[in-house]
Amino acid sequence: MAKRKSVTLPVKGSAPKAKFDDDFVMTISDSDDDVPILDEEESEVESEDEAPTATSPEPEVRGKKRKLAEKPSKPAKPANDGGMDSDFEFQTGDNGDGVGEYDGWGFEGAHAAMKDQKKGVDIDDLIRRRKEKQAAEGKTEDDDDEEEADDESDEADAEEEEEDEDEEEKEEAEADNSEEEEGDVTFAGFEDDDEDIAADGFGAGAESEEEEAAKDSADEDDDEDDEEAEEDEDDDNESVASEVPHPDDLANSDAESDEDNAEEKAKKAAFFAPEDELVFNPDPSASFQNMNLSRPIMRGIANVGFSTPTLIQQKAIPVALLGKDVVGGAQTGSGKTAAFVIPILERLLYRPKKVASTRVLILCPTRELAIQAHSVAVKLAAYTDIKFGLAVGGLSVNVQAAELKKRPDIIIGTPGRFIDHMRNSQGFGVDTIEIVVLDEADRMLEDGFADELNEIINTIPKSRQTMLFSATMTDSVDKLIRLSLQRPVRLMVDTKKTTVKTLVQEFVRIRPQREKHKLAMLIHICKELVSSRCIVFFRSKVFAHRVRVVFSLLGLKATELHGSLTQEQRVKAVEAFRDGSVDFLLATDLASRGLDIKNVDVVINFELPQSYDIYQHRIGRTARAGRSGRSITLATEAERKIVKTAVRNAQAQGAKVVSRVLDNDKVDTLHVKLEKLETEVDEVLEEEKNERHIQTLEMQVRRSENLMKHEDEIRARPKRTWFESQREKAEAKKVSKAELNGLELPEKRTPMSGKKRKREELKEEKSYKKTKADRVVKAQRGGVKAQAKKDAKKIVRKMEAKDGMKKGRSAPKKGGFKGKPKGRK
Ligand SMILES: Nc1ncnc2c1ncn2[C@@H]1O[C@H](COP(=O)(O)OP(=O)(O)OP(=O)(O)O)[C@@H](O)[C@H]1O
Repeated sequence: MAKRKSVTLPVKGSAPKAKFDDDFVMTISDSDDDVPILDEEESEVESEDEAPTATSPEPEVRGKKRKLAEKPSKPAKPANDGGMDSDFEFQTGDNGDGVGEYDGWGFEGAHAAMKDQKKGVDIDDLIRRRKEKQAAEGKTEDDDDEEEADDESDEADAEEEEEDEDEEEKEEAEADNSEEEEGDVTFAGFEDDDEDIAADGFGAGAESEEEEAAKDSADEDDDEDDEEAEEDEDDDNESVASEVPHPDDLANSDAESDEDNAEEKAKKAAFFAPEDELVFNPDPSASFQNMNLSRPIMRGIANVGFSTPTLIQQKAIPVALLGKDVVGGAQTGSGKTAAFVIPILERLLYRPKKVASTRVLILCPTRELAIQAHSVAVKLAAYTDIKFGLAVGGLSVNVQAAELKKRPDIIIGTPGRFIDHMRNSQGFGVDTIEIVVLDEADRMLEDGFADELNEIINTIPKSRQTMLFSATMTDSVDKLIRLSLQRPVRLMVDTKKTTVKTLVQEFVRIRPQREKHKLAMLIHICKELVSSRCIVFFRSKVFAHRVRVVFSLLGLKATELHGSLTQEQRVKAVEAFRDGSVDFLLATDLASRGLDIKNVDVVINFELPQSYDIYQHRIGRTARAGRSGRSITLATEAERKIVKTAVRNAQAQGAKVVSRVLDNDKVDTLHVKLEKLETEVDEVLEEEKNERHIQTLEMQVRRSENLMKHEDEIRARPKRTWFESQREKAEAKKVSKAELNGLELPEKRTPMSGKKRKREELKEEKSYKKTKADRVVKAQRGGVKAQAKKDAKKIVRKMEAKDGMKKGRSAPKKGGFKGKPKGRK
């Protein structure tokens, strides 16, 4: 294992900063081998002559990219604090390979491990089939209107029927608590109110009398809301809809003071590398060329169209090249990924190559982020022989295990799956890891990830380089201490809770009595103000899914991204949004961090998140890499605090904040339309639920057959072990959600002893409820194969019959996710 020692930088030419020369921390064992450059024929680039090198800084400019390159670029002004200069321009350009500005990161890396994964139900397809069926049955929209008219005249009957059904559902729900699928749907209500949305911005002026009156009437709904908040705590929600102040907000209080007290200052002085060494003067003429990067890396940088390093890259690359630990913070979209990938690649060029070994681990909090970082790194390393592996949950373990067995140089993954491989994948070891990066490190340092992170950190070698990056990076010593950092270098660029200047933040103030019109407001915005390239954030995945059905029924091209989807659906959703085949991505906070999708014009917050930090990450999905963008936030009175913080911070840096007023008449018309659509949404959700059941059964049958076929081989495999019991895992998940949503954290768990864990595992095994498919397997094992197949077919037939019955019902059971949607009277 490599030891930390002072040697000279193992790159071509001189070290980037003389003062660090004697301070190089060696972690990657260097080699005398020549730096390999991939054969041009192997690379994606057609002509070597046109490829830029470290010595060809002025690439040929072509086509539409000429405009970009011709635009006179202002040199970045030096700023004393090293903060993001407001005039800093990202420069991208044709790199001479004809590649030009890079078009965005694909998710190709995930495809290999996506085969044989659970498919999930395609909502658009389901709605298309419904429409075709309706057309075949001669049912038109006019018929629907007639039906609606009939419905209205039969309102009393219907209401009675609904009540009966609700009772029925309530009983069902009580009977089966394990299947909590209650939606926290706040569909439009019937309240009549004429009040206009205020034109004034948030925080301006005292509440009017009307507002006070409205508040009183809103209070009547409180009991109902409390009930709903409790229901939200089921596993179906990544987040909750209750308005609870986030601990961060409480801690920061109104003054939002970042100033440390004396004790914290002293701690930081002892913990971080001395500040005076780190005085950083952004260099207006900074370029990748004078960072002494090797030719293959320069070609990789050109390959993705970067021509000037961003400020965080200017700061981080030289320091990271020295092998130092780094705690880095810079605004969303400011190029942090390349800030750690580039120096890692450069250092890896000089690794010994005789024996393949994994030297770098990059951990991300979400699967999508890991897949994206993988894609960025692979593209930057296009002209090197550096190999990559993915260790990401939701994708095929076996495909990944085969990849990791080859000991790729860099593994990029999520903590849970990485631990799984660490424990269970044969031929894969972590004792050669020399560099660890935590992307979105503040999130990774939260309690929800604590056990997983400890497990990893305690298993990999202590002597390593550790780098932490986030737009909302903490420099709290207490939080960082457990990572055993070695005098880390703190590199912060514009970390004073600012968002980028090119982002216009709009707020739509929603008065209490208009809150039930929120969905109509969203649809109005999406139909009239934003036509495409828009991400809408929700707190609840159940609601995000319901809105997805509404969008589809209204002909708005949308897809969704949240934790209830299969990984294949998640990857496809991002790809569909990325390639423009859908206009709207309806997401939970799963998508709030790190996702880098080119040309996202607008981010809409259907609700505000619980902390200003998460708000920053969410709106940071637009206005990236120097582009402009807009966020539109539907904000209720209860969410005033974050709005105030956002306005104050934006104004402090001269960014634009706008109060948007919506056309009430249009919103009201839409609200009525949405009311009428509600039954159909319920029907679609019910059909989807049935299809999902059938899919699950089919999958179980397939699994049983597979088990039968390969029983000997499967039995011969070593049993997989887990570092957490299911109960511990569920608890960690709860904590993680609470942190994301600002709930009070459950009490800290004490780790289980080995014996206790064994007992837990045994209990879990015993309490495992046998499924119908298990019985099928048992029957098969007993040698009654034919009977088993019959049973399996019977199950599927039964499900189909049930499905058919439900489809044929005139008034289906409401609520695909069980229970009465909110707002229905
Ligand atoms: N030097 C550069 N020149 C031009 N574009 C760049 C440069 N560095 C990065 N970019 C582009 O900037 C965008 C944002 O980069 P990246 O995703 O690394 O940002 P980030 O700081 O990690 O953001 P977040 O905090 O949201 O995760 C990417 O599309 C990337 O291609």
